[in-house]
Amino acid sequence: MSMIAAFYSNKSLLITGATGFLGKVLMEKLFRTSPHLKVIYILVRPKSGQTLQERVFQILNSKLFEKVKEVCPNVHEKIRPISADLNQRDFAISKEDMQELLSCTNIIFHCAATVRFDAHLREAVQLNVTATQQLLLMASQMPKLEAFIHISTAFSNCNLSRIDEVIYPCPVEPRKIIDSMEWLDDSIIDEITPKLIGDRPNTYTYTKALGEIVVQQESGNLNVAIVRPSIVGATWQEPFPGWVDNVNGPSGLIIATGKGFLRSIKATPMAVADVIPVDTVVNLTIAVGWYTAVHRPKSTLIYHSTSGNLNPCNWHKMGLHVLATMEKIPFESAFRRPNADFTTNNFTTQYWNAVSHRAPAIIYDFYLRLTGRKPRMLKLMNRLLRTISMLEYFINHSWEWSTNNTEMLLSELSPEDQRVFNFDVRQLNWLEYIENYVLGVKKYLLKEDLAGIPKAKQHLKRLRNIHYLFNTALFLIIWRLLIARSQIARNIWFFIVSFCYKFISYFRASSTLKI
Ligand SMILES: CCCCCCCCCCCCCCCCCCCCCCCC(=O)SCCNC(=O)CCNC(=O)[C@H](O)C(C)(C)COP(=O)(O)OP(=O)(O)OC[C@H]1O[C@@H](n2cnc3c(N)ncnc32)[C@H](O)[C@@H]1OP(=O)(O)O
Ligand SMILES: NC(=O)C1=CN([C@@H]2O[C@H](COP(=O)(O)OP(=O)(O)OC[C@H]3O[C@@H](n4cnc5c(N)ncnc54)[C@H](OP(=O)(O)O)[C@@H]3O)[C@@H](O)[C@H]2O)C=CC1
Repeated sequence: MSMIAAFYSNKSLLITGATGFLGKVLMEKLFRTSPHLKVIYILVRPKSGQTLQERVFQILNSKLFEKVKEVCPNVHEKIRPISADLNQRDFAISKEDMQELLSCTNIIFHCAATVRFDAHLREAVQLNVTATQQLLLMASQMPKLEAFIHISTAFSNCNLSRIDEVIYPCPVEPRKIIDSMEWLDDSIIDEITPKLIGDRPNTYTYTKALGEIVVQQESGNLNVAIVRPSIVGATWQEPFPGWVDNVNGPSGLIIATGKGFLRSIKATPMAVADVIPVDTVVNLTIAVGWYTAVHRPKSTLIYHSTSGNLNPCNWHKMGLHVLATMEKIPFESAFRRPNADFTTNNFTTQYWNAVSHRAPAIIYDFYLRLTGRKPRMLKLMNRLLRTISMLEYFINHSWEWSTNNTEMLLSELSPEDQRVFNFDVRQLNWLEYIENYVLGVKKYLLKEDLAGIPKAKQHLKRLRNIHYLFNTALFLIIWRLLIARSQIARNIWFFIVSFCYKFISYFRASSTLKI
């Protein structure tokens, strides 16, 4: 029997960000392995015209939860959505709900965050720092609370190249930042943002670092731990391989590559691609919840959920695996054939952006105009290139993360827990993982049917022929223009033609002799 699963039985858990990518997989695993847990409170905001109940219904009826419903048929009774907005004072939670949360919660998993790289500093501070501070305040009023687990990111200190499982200070105290956001207006915040984030690439990583300091400073007597995942990817094993439901991180790039929009990217091929499967992060998080509650470590422990130092894979290898899979399992209606060229400097990047991305988009838009349709490809391409430019930082740097606490925790687990809550990334086979990832993107994100693969292959063949035809035509046109204007080109042309003529005549003559 799994000790960890038994620990969660009869417990009341509170999860923020449960409707997000990581939160859903966390809930799924908790229900599947501990069907006797009492309740999971989730803080949810009504969104896109959906009520809380409709949002929960949608999650429970998704493919991700199919196995849970077999093990825990009354799962819908065990999820208690609480209307909350983490951007509001007291999270805009009703008095009755707050009372219930304060008196019943045993474990908190704080996953909610804004993960946008372009978030305005005020918005990022509000959700990633102030809301964390408020949640800790709430937690301090919970008499039954056993552990508070905060999800951060391995990139919160991406300004360093070697990162240990410790909290690093920031020049300006988080409390001062929180205060200043109350009275500074947007234009001043815009001006000071570059100075505050310093050598970090965006407000996201900066505010996640501040959030960690808040956890350390304001946790009082609580049992607190921080999990720091790197680039979270599709599921590796559970509940089934390849599940993913948003375009963040690698998933969007896989789509852009498979559909033939993105054919080259500025990347350091030998840099480590620190992708970590979402189920590995979730297994570690659940184990951390158990360990923190039961062993009550004296200080706040940080756990890195990364792959680079135990089972490294670089971008070059990842790109090859992705392309090889796309040969076997192509995406439907691709714009161009998938390709993955890595450029290493700004000049070649700009060149390929013009030749390989914008020029085909302009030609396609011209074709759309000719056929009476609205041009849209260049606009789409420009948006994609803007997105890529924001991700580039992470594909052009390498980091070394120590994983002592994560390895220590693995060694503390019973063999059964190591199996049920496997977070040993050394067992990951990258080729197999990426194959399932690409397949998962096709099935769960693009909602493409596997029956369409032969047609997709046919379409790629057609694109290849168009490519060859286009290149040949372009070559002939350029050559014709050159011949018309340059004596040297004419001389070369006559030399080639007479050479070919002599070559053919020689073979004709020698074959006649043999007869
Ligand atoms: C040719 C070379 C091919 C390369 C090799 C082959 C493939 C290799 C596969 C593996 C590649 C893996 C690359 C990984 C790159 C590493 C990046 C991630 C680094 C994360 C580090 C930190 C981790 C964390 O802690 S946080 C979680 C990660 N957070 C995010 O990823 C959020 C990033 N996104 C944003 O902040 C926004 O989306 C933004 C600002 C980029 C764009 O915002 P905007 O308001 O303009 O619009 P959106 O509506 O959000 O999206 C616009 C448009 O872009 C598409 N899109 C969004 N995200 C991605 C993406 N990651 N890749 C590609 N496309 C993306 C989105 O679908 C929209 O498309 P439309 O058609 O315009 O609707
Ligand atoms: N994905 C990744 O690559 C990585 C993620 N992480 C960390 O993991 C955690 C989860 O990330 P991930 O699941 O990918 O992110 P998602 O963007 O998928 O999920 C974010 C969650 O936060 C919720 N949320 C956002 N704003 C509010 C608000 N004002 N009130 C209530 N809830 C809100 C969202 O709710 P709603 O559905 O209503 O929008 C959603 O449930 C984050 O802390 C992130 O920093 C760390 C490293 C990498």
